[in-house]
Amino acid sequence: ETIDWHPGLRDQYKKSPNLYVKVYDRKHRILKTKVVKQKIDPSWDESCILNSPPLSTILTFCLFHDVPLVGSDVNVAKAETSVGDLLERCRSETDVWLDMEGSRGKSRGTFRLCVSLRAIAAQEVITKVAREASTLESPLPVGKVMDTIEAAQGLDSSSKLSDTLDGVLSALKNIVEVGDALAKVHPYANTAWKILTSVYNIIQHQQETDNEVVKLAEAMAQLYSFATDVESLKKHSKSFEDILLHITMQTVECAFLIQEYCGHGFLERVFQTSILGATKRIVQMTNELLRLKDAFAQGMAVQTTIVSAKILDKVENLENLELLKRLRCASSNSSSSEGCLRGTRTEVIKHIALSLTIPSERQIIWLSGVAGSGKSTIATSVSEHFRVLGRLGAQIRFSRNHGDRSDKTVILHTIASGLANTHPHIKQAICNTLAHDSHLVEAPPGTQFQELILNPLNSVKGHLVGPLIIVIDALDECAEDSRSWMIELIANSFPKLPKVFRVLVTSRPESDMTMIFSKNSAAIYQCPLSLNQENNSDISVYIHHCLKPIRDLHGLDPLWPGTDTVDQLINRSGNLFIWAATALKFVGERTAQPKKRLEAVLKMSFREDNLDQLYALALESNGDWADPEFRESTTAILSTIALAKLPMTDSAIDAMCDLQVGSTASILQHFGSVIQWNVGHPATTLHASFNDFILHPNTITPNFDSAMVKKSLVLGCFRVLQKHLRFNICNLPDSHLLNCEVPASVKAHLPDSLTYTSRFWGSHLAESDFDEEVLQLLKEFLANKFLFWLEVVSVQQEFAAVEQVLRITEQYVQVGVAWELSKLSKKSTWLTTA
Ligand SMILES: Nc1ncnc2c1ncn2[C@@H]1O[C@H](COP(=O)(O)OP(=O)(O)OP(=O)(O)O)[C@@H](O)[C@H]1O
Repeated sequence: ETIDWHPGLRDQYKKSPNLYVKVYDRKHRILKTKVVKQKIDPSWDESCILNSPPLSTILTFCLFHDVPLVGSDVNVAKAETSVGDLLERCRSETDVWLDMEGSRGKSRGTFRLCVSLRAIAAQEVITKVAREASTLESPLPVGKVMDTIEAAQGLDSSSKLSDTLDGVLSALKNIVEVGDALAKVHPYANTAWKILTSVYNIIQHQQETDNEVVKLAEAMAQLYSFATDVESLKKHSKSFEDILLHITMQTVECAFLIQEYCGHGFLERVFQTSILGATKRIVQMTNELLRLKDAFAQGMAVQTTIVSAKILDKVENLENLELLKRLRCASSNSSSSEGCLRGTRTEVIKHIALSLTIPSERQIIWLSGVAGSGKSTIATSVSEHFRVLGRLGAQIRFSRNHGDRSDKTVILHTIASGLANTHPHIKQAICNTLAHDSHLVEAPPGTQFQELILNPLNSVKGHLVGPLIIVIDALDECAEDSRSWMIELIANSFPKLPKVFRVLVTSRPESDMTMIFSKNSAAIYQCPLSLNQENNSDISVYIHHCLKPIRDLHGLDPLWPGTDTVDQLINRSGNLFIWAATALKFVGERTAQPKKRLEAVLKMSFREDNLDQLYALALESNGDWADPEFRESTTAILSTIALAKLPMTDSAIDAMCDLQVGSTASILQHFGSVIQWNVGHPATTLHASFNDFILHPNTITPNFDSAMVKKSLVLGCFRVLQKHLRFNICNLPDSHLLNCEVPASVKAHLPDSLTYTSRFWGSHLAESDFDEEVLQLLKEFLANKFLFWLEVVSVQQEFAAVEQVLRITEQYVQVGVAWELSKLSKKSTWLTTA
C-alpha cells in the first residue's frame, strides 16, 4: 500500500515496481505468476493445484520485483501460512489478505496479498486420471492408478523444468538486453526468449513432464551459464558473436520442441503422441547443446548445421526429384532487395517474426501500407529471418514486371514446391500425390489446392514441429485475372492449412482485399504499416546511410550536406522509403552534380503527391526533351518497360518500338534513378510506383504526357507488324529475336505468316485506344490478309492478354489461329475460347 523503496533501488525504477509472486509448497515452487509491470497494486489472478497436502503444510508467498537491467530479481516481501489456516480463513472470509513482511534493506512499507484456497474432491481427480490411464492399459490395478496419479502429477519434474528454464530465461534476457552490441544474435535470442517465456508460464501448471525434456533444459542452462552477467556480456560479446548466433538459433529449435512437447505449440492434441516419439531428437539436441557449451568454452568454431526440431528422419530419393519437376514454378521469384538496412524497422520485424512464431488462431498476418512505405523490404527481412532458421516454407513475390508469376497454377506449384523442399515428410506426401495422379498438375486450381497442398500437408502434420512460414509479397501486383481468386484463396482456404503454417501477406490496402480480409478477422491479423511522422528514426538512419556513397563518389565534404539539410530531407520524405530512395539515387547519379540536384529536390513544393513530383523531376532533368525524336523514343521506351509483362532487354525494346539499334541503351543511361538496367540485360522500373506514374492518365510533366503512352505503344506494335517482322519475345536469347523462324509444320499452313506474341497487350488496352490512325493500320492488315500466329509457349495469363486483343480487334481483322498441337495439350481451355 505504501512503499518506500530502498534508495539503491529507487534509481533503477523511478516509477512503480514490476511485481510478481512465487508460491512454495514446503521447498517446491508451485507457482510463479507473470510480471505486472509498473503497478503498485497489481492483480495476477493465477492459480495452481496442490497435491493433497497435509493441513500442516506451510505455504510461502514471496513477492518479487523484476529488475530489468540488474539480472537477479529483488525479493520484496514474504508471507507464510499453513494450508489448514488458509483453508479455514477462506471458508469464513470473502477476501483473505495475508500480511507480508518486507525484506530488510530492500523495501519499507506495508505489503498485503489477497489469496484464496479451496479444496476439490480428491476422488474426482483419481477417477479422471484412472479413466485416462485405462485407455493405455485396462483394467488398472489400484496400485497402478496411484502410480499413474503420481507420475501424472509429477510436480517434481515439472517444477524442476520450470526452475531450470527460469535460469535460461534470465540468461537469454541478458543477451536480449545487450541488443545493439549483438545485432545479429538479438532477433534469435529474442525469439527463443519469447517462446520459452510462454512455455515457462504454462508449465507452472503442467502435470506431466518427461525427464528427457528436463535434461534438455538443463543442458540449455549449463550452456547459458556464461550469460548471467550483463556487463561481461557487453564487454566480450563481439568476439564470440558467431558462435552465439549459432547457440541462439539452436535454442530457438529447442524452444519449438519444448513448446510442442508441453502441449502448447502448433500441433493438435492428438498429434502430441507422435511428438513423444521425438525423444531421439531431444537427446540429439541435448548432445548438441553440450557440444556447443564445450566449443564455446574453448573458443572453437562450430559447424553451421542446426539440429532441427522439425526433421525426424530423412526421406529422399531421385524419383521424388523427377516428380517435383512436373510442377510449374515461377522462374524467378527471389527478391532483388537486401532487406531492411540494419537499424531500421527493427520493432516491426520483431513484432511480425514473433507473431508468426507463437501459435495463434490467426494464422495469417496482413502487412498493409501505401506504395513505397517499405512492406516488401520488411517481408524480405522476415523471410530471411525464417530462412536462416530453416523455417521459410514458400514464398511468392508478385510483380507487375513478371506477369508469369500470377498464373494460378504457377502460384500453387510454387507454394507446393517451396513447402516440399523444407521438410522431407511434406516432400514425400506431395510426391506420393503426384505419382498417384499424373494429371493433377493440369486440374482446376481449386482441385490442385486441395489435393496437391491441403491433403498432403494434413497427412503429415503430426511430424511438423514449430512454424513453417509462407510469404506472399505484393499481393496488389497480382495480375487482374488471378487477383480475386488469390485473395479468396488466402482468406478462405489458407486458414484450413494445419496450424504450423503461418502466412505473411503484404500489399497496399486496396479495397477488394480490405473488404475480404476484414470479413475474416478470426483468421487474419491486420498489421497496417504507419507513416507516423513522430517516429522517423528509421528513415533518418536510411538517409544517412545513402548519403555516404554519394559523398565518396563525388568527393564531397564528410559533413555534406549538413544536419539542417538532412532534417529537411527527412521531413520531405514523409517517412516514405521510396521517396528517400529515389531522391538520393537522383542526387547521387554518377553524371550528376549532387549539390544542384539536392537543391532541386528540396525546392519542390510540399504537396500530397510528393513522389509524383519527384518522378517528374527525375524524368525532366535528364536528356534532351526539346528534341522531338528523343521525346518520342523515350516515351515509347518507358511505356514499353512499364507495360511489359516480362522484362525486355534493350535490343528487344529497340525492335519492339521500331527504333535504331542502340537507341534504347543510349536513352536508358539517363534514367538510372527510376529504371534498373544494364547493357544487354532486361530493363525494369526500380519500383512499381513508377509504373503507376508513367501509366496514370493524369500524369503530365512539361514534356511527358501519359496520353502519349498507349498511342505510342499501339503504333509501335503495328509498325512492327507492318514490316512483317517475325518477332517473338518469348524466352529466347536476343540473337534469336529478330529472325525467329516459324516451325515448318505451321509454315505449311501459313503462306504469309507473321510471328508475334503479345506479352504486354491485354488489360492495358481499351477500345478507345484504337483511334483513326490505328484503325487504318488494321485495315491494311485486313487487305493484306495477314494472319496472326499466336505461338503457344507461355503461361496462361498471356493468353488472356491475347484474348483481350482479339476481342477488341475482331471486328476489323480476320484472325487465324494456328498452333502446334504438341505444345497445346495444357492449353485446351484457352483454345476453346480463342
Ligand atoms: N528498411 C529499409 N531499409 C532500406 N531500404 C528500404 C527500407 N524500406 C524501404 N527501402 C527502400 O525503399 C524502396 C521501396 O520499398 P518497398 O518496395 O519495400 O515498398 P513497398 O511498400 O513494398 O511498395 P509497393 O507497395 O509499391 O510495392 C525499396 O526499393 C528500398 O530501396
